[in-house]
Amino acid sequence: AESLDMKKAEFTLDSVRDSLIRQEDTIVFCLIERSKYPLNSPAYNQSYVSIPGFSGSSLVEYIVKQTETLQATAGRYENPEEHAFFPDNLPRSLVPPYNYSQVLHPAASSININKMIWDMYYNQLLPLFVAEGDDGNYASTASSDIDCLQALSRRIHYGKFVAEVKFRDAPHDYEPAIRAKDRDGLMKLLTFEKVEEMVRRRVEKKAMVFGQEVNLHNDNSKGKCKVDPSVVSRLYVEWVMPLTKLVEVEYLLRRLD
Ligand SMILES: C=C(O[C@@H]1C=C(C(=O)O)C=C[C@H]1O)C(=O)O
Repeated sequence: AESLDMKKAEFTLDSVRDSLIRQEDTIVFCLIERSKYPLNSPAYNQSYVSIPGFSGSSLVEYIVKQTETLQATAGRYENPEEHAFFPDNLPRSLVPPYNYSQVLHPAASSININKMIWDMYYNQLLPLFVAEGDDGNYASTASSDIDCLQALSRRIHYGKFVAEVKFRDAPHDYEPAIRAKDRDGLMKLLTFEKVEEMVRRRVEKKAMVFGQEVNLHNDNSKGKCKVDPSVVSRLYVEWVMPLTKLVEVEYLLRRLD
């Protein structure tokens, strides 16, 4: 119980923001890894998969479903920070339970916007940062896609924790807007434009630093980045931050249930 209390004591807006900052590294590295491969469109085509017993629409979907099935048995989705892309009919965890600190309202578990994240990733983001072409690495490409999707999903759904900590810091500000189901009012209360601008500039810089060619001369800056920093900045401004805030609003609307 003591360590649980210690964990709770660390649950502050600063600790939540530190986690988001660390997750930026993960997201940028995942994008860099995915960009090693060209688009490899057969991985996304229904015509390419005719796997016995699988009725889904692509090799990527096949690999994601199989991966989630395996990870569900290993307990991954017992963690309130994790969300499956295909949560229906997942097998139960086969490992001993871990006592995750229950900081969220129970209604949190009903929020899963992975469908939106999936569509955004394939339809909007992917074409912006991978080269056209086909090199046959379909399974590796699909594995890289899952890594990106899981990192983005974890970051965006972390909005639940952000919202909880903001609510606890100012319940009297949030309660009237929650009772009135005032989405715009909640959005205004939880938005910090200065923080968002810092996030945008930082992820752009991380893409520049992590994606540079490393050599033993001093001309690192000349090389081209593995992932265009402006694409990472755009990813955050157009999708990651708005979707995180959508999760925040959805969570707050249920916070007094
Ligand atoms: C996550 C937060 O809430 C909002 C969402 C942000 C984001 O997704 O990065 C940044 C600032 C806020 O507008 C926060 O305040 O840190």
